[in-house]
Amino acid sequence: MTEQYARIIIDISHEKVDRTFDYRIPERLSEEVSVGSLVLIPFGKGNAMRKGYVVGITPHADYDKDKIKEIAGIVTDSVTAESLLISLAWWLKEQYGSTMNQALKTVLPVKQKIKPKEKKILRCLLKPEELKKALEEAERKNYKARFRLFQAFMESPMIPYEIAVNQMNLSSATLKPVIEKGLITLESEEVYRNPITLKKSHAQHVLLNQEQQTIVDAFQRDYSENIRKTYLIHGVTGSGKTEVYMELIDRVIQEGKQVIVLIPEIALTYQTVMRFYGRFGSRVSIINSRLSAGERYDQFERARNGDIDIMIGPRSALFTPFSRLGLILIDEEHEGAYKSEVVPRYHAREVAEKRASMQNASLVLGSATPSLEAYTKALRGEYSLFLLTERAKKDSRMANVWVADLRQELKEGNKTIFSRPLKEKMEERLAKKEQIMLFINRRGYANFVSCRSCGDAIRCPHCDVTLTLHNNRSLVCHYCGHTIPMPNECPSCGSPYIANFGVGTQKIEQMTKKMFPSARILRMDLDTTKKKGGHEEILTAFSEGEADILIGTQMIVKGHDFPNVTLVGVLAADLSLYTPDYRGAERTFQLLTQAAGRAGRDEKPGDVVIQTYSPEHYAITTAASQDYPAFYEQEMVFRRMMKYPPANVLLTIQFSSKNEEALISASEAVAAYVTPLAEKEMVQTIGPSEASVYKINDIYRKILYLKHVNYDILIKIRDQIDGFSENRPDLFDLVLIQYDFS
Ligand SMILES: Nc1ncnc2c1ncn2[C@@H]1O[C@H](COP(=O)(O)OP(=O)(O)OP(=O)(O)O)[C@@H](O)[C@H]1O
Ligand SMILES: [Zn+2]
Ligand SMILES: [Zn+2]
Repeated sequence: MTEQYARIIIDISHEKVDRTFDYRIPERLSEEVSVGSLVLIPFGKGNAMRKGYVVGITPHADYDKDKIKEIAGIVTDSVTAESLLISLAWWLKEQYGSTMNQALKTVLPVKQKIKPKEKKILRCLLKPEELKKALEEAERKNYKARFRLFQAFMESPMIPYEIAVNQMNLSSATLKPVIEKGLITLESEEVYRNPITLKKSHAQHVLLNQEQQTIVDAFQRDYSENIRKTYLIHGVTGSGKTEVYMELIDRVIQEGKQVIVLIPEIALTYQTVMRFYGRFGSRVSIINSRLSAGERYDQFERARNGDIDIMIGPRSALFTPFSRLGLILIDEEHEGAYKSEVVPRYHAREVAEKRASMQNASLVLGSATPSLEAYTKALRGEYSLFLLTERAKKDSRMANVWVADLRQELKEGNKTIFSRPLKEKMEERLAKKEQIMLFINRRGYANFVSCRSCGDAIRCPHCDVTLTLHNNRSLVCHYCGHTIPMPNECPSCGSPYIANFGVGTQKIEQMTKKMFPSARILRMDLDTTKKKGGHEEILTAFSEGEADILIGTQMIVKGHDFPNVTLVGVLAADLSLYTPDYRGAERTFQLLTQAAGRAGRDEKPGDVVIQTYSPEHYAITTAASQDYPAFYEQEMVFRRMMKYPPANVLLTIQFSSKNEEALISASEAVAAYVTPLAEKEMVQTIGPSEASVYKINDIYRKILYLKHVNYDILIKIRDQIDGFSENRPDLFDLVLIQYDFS
């Protein structure tokens, strides 16, 4: 039998946490020692026994085989959630480039000495028919808040107090009389934690349709045969993905296993949360960014103690300390928010794959617009692909999509932001008292220049991304640094109508008021949602029919179900098309598809009008025909040609410093150092060039890109750069280097 060695980190309070030590695995332990094991090892000169975490197993030790020591024993019950997470941290460090401390902070919630807040829940004491009566009465008397409360109880017999107050905007003035009348009770956490005292949920179960059932059956078959893999559910908007998730979860928790459900923060609305509560009761916990570190810690404690089986939350829920993990689900798998913006810059999808494999769990990804990464893997057979092609709700159909050419509108003298088809349809809806959503897909920063006559945006000839306007004078490429002066007329058609593009939601609100003076308008953007609960307040008001038109950024397109919305207008689809990075078309397709998914979700048929200066762009045409495979084909041609992900792996190396000179010399030194290595490995290098925002808070930033098909080669080069920079403090003392793989 070949020898096996374990890579071990000595307990994590030790300062040498950034390196591993190799130990031989004695034959008697060969079955038991695995990644994530907590073991006892002789350490140091005196060979004192220390605890260590196994983070890897290898047939080749990095140490003289004759001198290598042996693992002495295994700590009983050693594969705990904690030791697994520590191994996962090591993987994060190696994979994404960070210190072990940064990685540990990511996976282990910081213990804080905060007195845990008392958790309370509201419980409905009414029988279903009484509840229905109460709901009708609240409606008749126009008690809006009370109506909302009872409506929520229709879905779940209990509601966490925090959700009632912060997400449903119920005040104690509303709750107190209802409690005093004995219709509901307010209970403390002890009760909340005890599942036995809870009434069985009276949420209705839907009967799955054929397509949904096929997925559930296939998953069940695999699961019972102990086959664990990754599934991608490509389901159109409203196709009932959430219902499928709940069936899968049910199956897995019945085996005594635990489940992590990732949902982007923005889609983690109380409707979504209540659907899960309604079905699984108090075995569910939820974390979100509004929780304090202490509260988050508490929720993770409940998970560790086995008080819950299901954790729902954004990216960070991935590190829930479940030791019996059976399934990870990632909804809206394509969402940008799954990528961490702080070191280690991990992607939740990749970490989920790793964690699932460590704990023999399955992974399910779902989206109406899968990321190119996931879809590529599905086509290669690495993931199992399932389709949901139709809306699940009876009598609900996909919306009709119209494309309005803004160039033509301008030519024919229409200088407003509303194309004639959109205006016409809006008037129609307002007359019929149906609701409208106007959507502006502005992504914070999009300082590109385009032509209002022909629609062309000015692009870099080398990188095929839009150039960014600097000081109103020059146009710069943030991949390669290519710079041209700001032209006076359109390079394609000569029109003088060129300008940087970007209208705020506030401006749009004013223009909408002017055009439709009698319409009631709500606006949802960063400004209007800043205060706690602002988000839910606006959505609730809109769903209760307090406005005819909701104007907003991408916030409004996420997973909301408004049955009375029959028209969605996308005001300028080009805004996301021409962001200065290679994902512009993908993001546009996603946003348009999601926006279209908001219209006509009930029986009333829906229309979508997409206004654009580039009606022939494939991201627009394929979104209009709701043809994801066609979009994928065309976008992949571009990615392959330009060697962008997922055709290649892109390593972004960011240098930052307060000292501009130090920054320039360090980034150039790395570029010079890398060039021969890159040539040898056929790695393409680009830059260093200035970051899209060169200076933030007095810190300058430069970027160097490396592209190659093989991740491991780029990791090797990154490690060499790390070695190089460590040996040159003269160059790198004032400069921080960070890595980002995509
Ligand atoms: N089999 C079914 N029969 C009847 N209604 C269903 C069925 N499955 C789902 N629905 C209903 O259809 C609507 C959409 O379902 P769900 O929210 O699960 O879809 P989704 O794919 O997650 O939607 P999206 O991603 O667009 O938000 C919900 O109101 C849900 O209750
Ligand atoms: Zn032009
Ligand atoms: Zn360029």
